[in-house]
Amino acid sequence: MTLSPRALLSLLVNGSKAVDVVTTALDTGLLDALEPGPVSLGELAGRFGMQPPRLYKFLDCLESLGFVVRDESSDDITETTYRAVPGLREAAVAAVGPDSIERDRDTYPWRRLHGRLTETLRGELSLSDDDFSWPPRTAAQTESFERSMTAGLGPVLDTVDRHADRLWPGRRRFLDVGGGAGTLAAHVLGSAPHLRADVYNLPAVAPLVARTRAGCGHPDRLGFVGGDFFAEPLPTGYDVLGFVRVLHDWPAAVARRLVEKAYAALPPGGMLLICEEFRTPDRLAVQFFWSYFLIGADSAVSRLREVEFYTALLADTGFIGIEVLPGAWELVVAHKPG
Ligand SMILES: C[S@@+](CC[C@H](N)C(=O)[O-])C[C@H]1O[C@@H](n2cnc3c(N)ncnc32)[C@H](O)[C@@H]1O
Repeated sequence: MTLSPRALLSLLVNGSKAVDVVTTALDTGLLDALEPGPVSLGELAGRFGMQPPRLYKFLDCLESLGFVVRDESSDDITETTYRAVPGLREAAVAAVGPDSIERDRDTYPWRRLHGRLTETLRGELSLSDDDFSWPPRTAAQTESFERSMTAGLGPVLDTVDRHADRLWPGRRRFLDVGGGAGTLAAHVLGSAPHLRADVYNLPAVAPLVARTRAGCGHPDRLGFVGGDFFAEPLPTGYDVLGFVRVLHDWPAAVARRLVEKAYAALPPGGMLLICEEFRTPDRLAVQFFWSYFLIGADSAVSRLREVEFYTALLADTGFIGIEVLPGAWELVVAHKPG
């Protein structure tokens, strides 16, 4: 559904009410009934103890958001049938549920810029280092940033699970470069019994990886290598390297340097994985918070790029066998010639 600018703005101005509608639909169980649909208004009203004329208007709210499809074949509203668009319940849990990334993002001090974007755009107002610094400066910032990252890892975990049979057989050591608190590295060990995974990250992140290690099912196979990928070559001895949501943080020339470092560190036949917030309309929308908040922070580039940027960069660097594996977020795999 593509709305006109006027209609979209009307929804945005009423955004908190729209979230109230979705939250109510989720909490009451209406979404569970609507998703398998079609289900009639009369049936919904009976099942949930709601009044049909009121529920009709409530469902109009959901329809205006593009979340339900209505079939109204008679003037008796109780016969009107509805069905939710596929995936609505899961999306509602992700966006308004207790572990939603939006809730987590809302804890950042975005209000410093709110209503003051003109000054911010002119460079007269910026986030301070206490508000946000990139990379994080203090232990508290590191912890809160990596928690946000972990909260958004779901699509990446789904995609590596989906392709586990392609990725890990025959591989022995995986280095997750800029691997956050180690959630992904710990996760892949579950489907790769012969793999050892290390997280390469700034030394300040070590305690967070130690915590992940203590709580994971394979602590003996999860390690940490402290370092700064700008100050030194990437460690050797790994037959798989990964950059997950790392390269978009940097300008193109820096991303290129990091991919070149990965090429240099891999053995012949070694594999590089790249998973990113590739630029699509959906991901740009989900990234809205960071696009807004980081207007006030010049250190964080936050540059969503099309997947083709990465496939071309890999080819230029000398990688072969470059493939884009499908998934919630696509995974780019590439190999150093053997
Ligand atoms: C956007 S986060 C992504 C974290 C994780 N890969 C994920 O997707 O959840 C970028 C990561 O790069 C790490 N990082 C930033 N600068 C770094 C540097 N100079 N050397 C090593 N790691 C760095 C950060 O600490 C952080 O863990």
